[in-house]
Amino acid sequence: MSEQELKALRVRIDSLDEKVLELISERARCAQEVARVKLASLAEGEVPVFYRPEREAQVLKRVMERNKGPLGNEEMARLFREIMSSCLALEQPLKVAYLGPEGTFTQAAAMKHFGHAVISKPMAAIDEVFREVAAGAVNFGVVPVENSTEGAVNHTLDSFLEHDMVICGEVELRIHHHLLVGENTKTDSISRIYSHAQSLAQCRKWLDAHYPNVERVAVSSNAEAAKRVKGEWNSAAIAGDMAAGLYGLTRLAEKIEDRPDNSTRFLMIGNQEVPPTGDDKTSIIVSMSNKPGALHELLVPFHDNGIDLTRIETRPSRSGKWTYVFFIDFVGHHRDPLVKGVLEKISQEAVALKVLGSYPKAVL
Ligand SMILES: C=C(O[C@@H]1C=C(C(=O)O)C=C[C@H]1O)C(=O)O
Repeated sequence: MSEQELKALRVRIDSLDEKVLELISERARCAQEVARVKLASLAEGEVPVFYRPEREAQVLKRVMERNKGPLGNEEMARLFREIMSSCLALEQPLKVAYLGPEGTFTQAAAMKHFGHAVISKPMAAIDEVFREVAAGAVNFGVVPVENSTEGAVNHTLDSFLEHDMVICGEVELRIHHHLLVGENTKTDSISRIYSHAQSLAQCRKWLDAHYPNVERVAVSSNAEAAKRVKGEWNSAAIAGDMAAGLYGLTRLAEKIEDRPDNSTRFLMIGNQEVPPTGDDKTSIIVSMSNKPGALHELLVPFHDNGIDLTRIETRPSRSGKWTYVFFIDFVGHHRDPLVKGVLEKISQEAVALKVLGSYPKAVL
């Protein structure tokens, strides 16, 4: 390509950037107008709701449907995710608590869902994320709920039994683990590998094959593992890209998770009910009396109405020995007439039924 051609293309890019800049600014001014209208239409004593997850899901879906390339749908939606995040911050900067410290996959999930224009607050434990939301110190919390290799995150499920929370969104993240070492690590004398218990389990086969005799130490998070390794010469950590970058560690081995499709699903928790988008999921907790056929009775109404269950998990109820609660996710919104009917039917048979929330299916 000649210098001349290159120059002409750059002139074209500069002029396109000016248009993109003006259009983004116009969009941001529109969002400010939306905020003005929302405030003006408030009833006496009503609190304004600036963040609308159902609307954001629709915006992203539209972008993906209309995208003609060459950028892929996910890439284009990611760019619009950030534009929306900045526009919303003009209306109201969202405060989001997540399972920290900085550099965890939960932080990556929070950024994927809310974009980077939020004020994020790392918490030391899942239960603290719940408490921070309950106390009103933040607008939303982000917690892991299940992993495709290792199953349920029990701390999260148990926290739902203790706190009244509304689930207002979900996000899925592909989880790649690396074996990370610090500047001072003697790589031939590693005697300890730190990581979160879930991550150690997700890399069990790889560890058995490569470091069979090295001690595996479970710590509170992958980022915490990375932080410890920085100051030690005989240890390594299993963590992801964010933690590696944050703590300046290098990758001794990449993508060491046993399953290449290893993914984690995260939930956004808050106090805000989300209206239907037409493509939603609902999460409920149900406890049934301890009698034969109870689980069958619980599942029949879903089957009879053709409602798709996406997950069912059992946990001890914590209110009696050998009594259980079921965590169920299914497709649909609790305001859909069909779903309403199913929930009514279940509540007639159940000891207790709690709708944790209906929320748009993950778009990204
Ligand atoms: C602009 C609005 O407020 C927020 C910002 C949005 C955006 O930038 O597109 C979408 C939904 C809201 O979270 C709105 O409610 O439409």
